[in-house]
Amino acid sequence: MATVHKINEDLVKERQKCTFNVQELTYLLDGGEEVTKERREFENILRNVKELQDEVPEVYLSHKERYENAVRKTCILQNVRNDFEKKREVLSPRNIFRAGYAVIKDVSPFFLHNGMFVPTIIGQGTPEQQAEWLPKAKAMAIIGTYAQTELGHGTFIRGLETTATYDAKTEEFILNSPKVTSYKWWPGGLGTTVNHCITVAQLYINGKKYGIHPFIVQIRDLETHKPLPGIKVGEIGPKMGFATANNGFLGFQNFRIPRKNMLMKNAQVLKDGTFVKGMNEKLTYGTMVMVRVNIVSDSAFHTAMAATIAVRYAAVRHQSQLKAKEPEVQIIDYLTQQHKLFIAIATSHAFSNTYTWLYQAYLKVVEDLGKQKQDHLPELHALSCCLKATSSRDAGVIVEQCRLACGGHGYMASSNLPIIYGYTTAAITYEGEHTVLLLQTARYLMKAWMSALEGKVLAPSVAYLVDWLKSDKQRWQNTPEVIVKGFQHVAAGKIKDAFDAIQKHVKAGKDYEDAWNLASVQLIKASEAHSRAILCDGYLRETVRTSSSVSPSLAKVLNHLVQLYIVYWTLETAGDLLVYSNIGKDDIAVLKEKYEELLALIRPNAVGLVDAFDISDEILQSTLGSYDGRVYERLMEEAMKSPLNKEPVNQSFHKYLKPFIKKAKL
Ligand SMILES: CCCCC/C=C/C(=O)SCCNC(=O)CCNC(=O)[C@H](O)C(C)(C)COP(=O)(O)OP(=O)(O)OC[C@H]1O[C@@H](n2cnc3c(N)ncnc32)[C@H](O)[C@@H]1OP(=O)(O)O
Ligand SMILES: Cc1cc2nc3c(=O)[nH]c(=O)nc-3n(C[C@H](O)[C@H](O)[C@H](O)COP(=O)(O)OP(=O)(O)OC[C@H]3O[C@@H](n4cnc5c(N)ncnc54)[C@H](O)[C@@H]3O)c2cc1C
Repeated sequence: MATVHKINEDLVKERQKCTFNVQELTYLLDGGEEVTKERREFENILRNVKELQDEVPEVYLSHKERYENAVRKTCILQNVRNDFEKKREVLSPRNIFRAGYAVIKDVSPFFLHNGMFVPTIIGQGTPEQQAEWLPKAKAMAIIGTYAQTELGHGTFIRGLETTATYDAKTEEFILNSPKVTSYKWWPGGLGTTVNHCITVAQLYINGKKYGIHPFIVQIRDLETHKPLPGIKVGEIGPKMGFATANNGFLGFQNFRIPRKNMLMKNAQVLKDGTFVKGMNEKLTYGTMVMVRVNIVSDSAFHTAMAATIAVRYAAVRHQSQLKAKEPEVQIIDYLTQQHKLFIAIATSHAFSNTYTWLYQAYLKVVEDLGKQKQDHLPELHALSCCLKATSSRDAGVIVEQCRLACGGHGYMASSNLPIIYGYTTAAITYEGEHTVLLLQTARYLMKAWMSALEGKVLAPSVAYLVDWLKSDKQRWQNTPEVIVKGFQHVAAGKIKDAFDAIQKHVKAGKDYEDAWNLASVQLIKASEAHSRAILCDGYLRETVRTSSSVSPSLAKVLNHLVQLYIVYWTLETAGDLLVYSNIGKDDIAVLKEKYEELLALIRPNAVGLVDAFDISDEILQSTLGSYDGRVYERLMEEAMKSPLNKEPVNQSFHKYLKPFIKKAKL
């Protein structure tokens, strides 16, 4: 029988202080009581699968063993999920994402199958193509990934070099990787796991290039798993994180696939080689838009994980005295610690709220596209780019801040913070590199600014530019609503400055592209300011909306958090607000005090707030962040699992140290 341990006394006291119903907040964050129940039920089933328990912690396994263990456990997870979904409802993607952590400490080698392979068949395939591949892919009779990036090109996808040349005689495409730089490089699961992939390649018909398109390609034999003739495939080797994601490379040599394997929901190639253009060639990039939206939700979860670990640890950890003769203080009582940690909680809420409305906007665009309407696509692209960029970057900064807030113990692999960081920092690059995505949004902002100057009606997310042009600089007040307006004024001011900078360079005789490059630091700053205004505005709106449907005690805490987020960013960007809004020095002094007040108001609820994220110990996998707070005992227990502690004297002593010491003796 498993031993039941006492909960750390500090955590018991913290939980008694909490002023709101933790369960109510969990339901709210999950999107309803039913979702929470479903999630807990599934996590509970996983908890009791003996084969999912690791005898040796993953960190002590070799690269190869770690991968093999990850495949073993992912297969079990998939089977458990299938059984669950046969009896109950289909699990929500967010609940599956969370549960994955209970099984694999790092990234699953099947990550790209569910994350991009299946969605691309749905988003880019015709009904016939979906009928052919979706059932097999969903049942995992075929396992796939998304192979777009090459050694030579990741960002500039129009520059991809893999070719798909149509042969009308045989009604096939011939895939080739002409140079080493044409090799696909990075796709998750490609290394040794998948047997299929979506390959993005340059289409050629009768010697003419038709741009990049997605193709379904079987790369391994379904029985032997050996690469098919004409395929060169393998794993790219260890990285900073993503240890079990099995990222791979792939090259083609005259590899033939049938015509029906080009995903043809948008553009088509007819039997005789006629190319039929789609409604908009950028629809080929559709899966990336969906994943960018989802990254906002991933960022919310990673921030919640780090906050849970660091807040619980800060409640348990005592270090130094505030006053002589008094006991050492819980480190959570240092204001600087609260400054590091409470923003982590608020940021997770900000991202969850943002994801809620952004996902709805995404669904609306998908619905419209089905009716051949694409009016809202540019706005969605601009929003998904800057919000992916900002949420992943903020999450990276916050996870690292939480790690540092745990002092030396945060550096232990067993705290799980290094692995969470490895994940979050990868998201800053994948699915569109940070700067590149900010510049995509900037492109949209420049057009929006021009439209605003021309007096046109703007899309909702940039409508604030019109207000700003009308000189709608209302008198400053230190209220969340007016501060959000202030952020919009900063964004509008920076957008105008970047626009003017481009114009200045053009007037001085530069090409528009060179002028763009010369103004690009200002452009990314404008894009960042726009993201912050969107995040603060959306978070505030969603909080006001939900506050009316929750208990007054919870509404109060949610209000403290959103205010903290807004005031934190006001103080972080005070210089910009002083330049571009009506805020005064005195207001900043008032807001500094307000910020300290908010930290004090949140302090009694800090542990309750992270408990409400409801991240089980099995998912958190952290010696510092477990629910019972047995930090020191767990650190010691984990240390004892080191293979170096399994024998009193390691053989290296006899082999190397002993002769070395003998020789060194005076
Ligand atoms: C489950 C999670 C797994 C995570 C693991 C990771 C997976 C991956 O990383 S998969 C690979 C992801 N790769 C990328 O994200 C590549 C990033 N690059 C791009 O997306 C594009 O190259 C680009 C957008 C940076 C540029 O594309 P390009 O074709 O060169 O476009 P232009 O610059 O000429 O024109 C831009 C024009 O097109 C509009 N646009 C661009 N993308 C989209 C889109 N997705 N949807 C709608 N519209 C789009 C853009 O707004 C411009 O419009 P105009 O200003 O009106 O010209
Ligand atoms: C962990 C991980 C998993 C991945 N998984 C997949 C996957 O499953 N499938 C897949 O296809 N790909 C995958 N990728 C690849 C990923 O999508 C690319 O690495 C990413 O899009 C960035 O492209 P790049 O590597 O070519 O960077 P580069 O574009 O070479 O970036 C290098 C630098 O150049 C700058 N730069 C580039 N272009 C511009 C510009 N126009 N203006 C200003 N600055 C610019 C960037 O800002 C950056 O500072 C993965 C990557 C990682 C790290």
